[in-house]
Amino acid sequence: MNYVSTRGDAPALGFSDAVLTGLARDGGLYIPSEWPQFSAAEIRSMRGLPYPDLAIRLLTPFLGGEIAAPAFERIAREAYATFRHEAVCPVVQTGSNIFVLELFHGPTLAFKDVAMQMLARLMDHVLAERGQRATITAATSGDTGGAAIDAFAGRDRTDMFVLFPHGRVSPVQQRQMTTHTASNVHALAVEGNFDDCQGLVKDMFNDHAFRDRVSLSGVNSINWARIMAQIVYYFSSAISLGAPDRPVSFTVPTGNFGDIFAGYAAKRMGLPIERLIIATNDNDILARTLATGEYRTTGVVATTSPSMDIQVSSNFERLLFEATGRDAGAVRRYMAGLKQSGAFTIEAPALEKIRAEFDAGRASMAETAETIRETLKASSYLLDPHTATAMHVARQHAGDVPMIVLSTAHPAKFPAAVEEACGVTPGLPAWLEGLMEREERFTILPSTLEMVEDYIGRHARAAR
Ligand SMILES: Cc1ncc(COP(=O)(O)O)c(C=O)c1O
Ligand SMILES: N[C@@H](CCOP(=O)(O)O)C(=O)O
Repeated sequence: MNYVSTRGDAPALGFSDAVLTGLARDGGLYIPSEWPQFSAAEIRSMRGLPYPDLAIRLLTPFLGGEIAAPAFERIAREAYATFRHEAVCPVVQTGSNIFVLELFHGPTLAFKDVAMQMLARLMDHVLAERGQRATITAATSGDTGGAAIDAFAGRDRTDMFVLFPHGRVSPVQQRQMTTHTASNVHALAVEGNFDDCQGLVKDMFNDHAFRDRVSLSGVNSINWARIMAQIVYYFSSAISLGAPDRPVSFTVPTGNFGDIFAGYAAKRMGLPIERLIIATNDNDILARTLATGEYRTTGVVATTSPSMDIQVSSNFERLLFEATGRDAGAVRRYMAGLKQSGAFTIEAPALEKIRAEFDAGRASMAETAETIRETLKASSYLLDPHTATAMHVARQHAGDVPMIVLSTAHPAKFPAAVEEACGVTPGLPAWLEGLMEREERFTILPSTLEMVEDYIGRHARAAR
């Protein structure tokens, strides 16, 4: 198993190099050269497996033999032992044929923990085997940063630099990033929005001299291992509802397109998924793209689901690669258009392929609040605002096939928005008690590559 760049101008890599490399040197994203296949009989035989065992079974083909089986088994078991629910990612029914896949039982209460706890251990393992260090960056609209800091804090081989948009994350999200005491983590409040932070991370990767000097790596969903780990819960939830003998659909609250791309990958691997439904908030670039074929960025607007306040949706590039029949030239043209004019138009055959798998819908802030209120009243179930955007969209697509809504965050991460919607203030779980009183430690930086590289260059232990 090799990994190829969506832009076709970077060398194909094995699994360990792809994980350490993050963004390909040509600016593209790594994707497996082929999709591992699981037959219906094989999927049936996965029923009843504990979550770590399912992860081991599904993900081993992606490793290309590079991580020894006992090491990967240890990594998977340790990663999911950090979750506070025995099932790791349980499924709860909240309506007629509507189910919620709870992805928020990890240490930082967001779905990012599912992949990040595995990725940190994988990276540590590879770096230790090679006797290397790495400088890790992450851009965050709120959740990736906290999950990355929790997973990497105190790890000796890595320094972690998280770029978050100053004043645009929830107070709980901010404190999860700024109150850690480990000396290898750095929270950087960038004067800009999430797209600016993600742009800075990509610019650092594209500055090859800097990238090599600090041994740069990234743990956003540009990193293949993030997507890979997220594939598992599509299988676990679908199997729990009868797959492969009963197909299911998924609605996914979407920003950077990583989570739903993992669903697409699960389908390519043999999981019978009827529809994949993209749910957006007012930052609805993906819903507009599916409707018109034109991917056009507009300004980011702040919403009550801040983690989805994204316009440049990084992983859409992986889908374009797939939909064009893996035509790296076409992807390069689209991405050049995006860079030059903030827009590109998807050609008809590729658009048709995308529409054959995906639907999309949007929830305004008022619709999101109404969904929180109404779900609490009808089902005694409290949604966070991100999950509520997806629930709103899911209901418009509900039918005979079970609909699984991905619940990407615990409501306690967004208490103000939840309280305003329904009058209930969700409290933090016991292990996060006192979070809001802890001392904060972060550095405010302007949104310039020069200043961010200067800061990282001075603080990264891997810098040469
Ligand atoms: C709570 C929450 N929901 C949904 C999303 C969107 O996920 P993705 O960026 O993988 O599309 C994010 C951020 O990524 C998030 O933090
Ligand atoms: N919503 C994310 C944005 C970054 O997404 P990623 O999946 O590419 O890391 C966040 O909460 O930071």
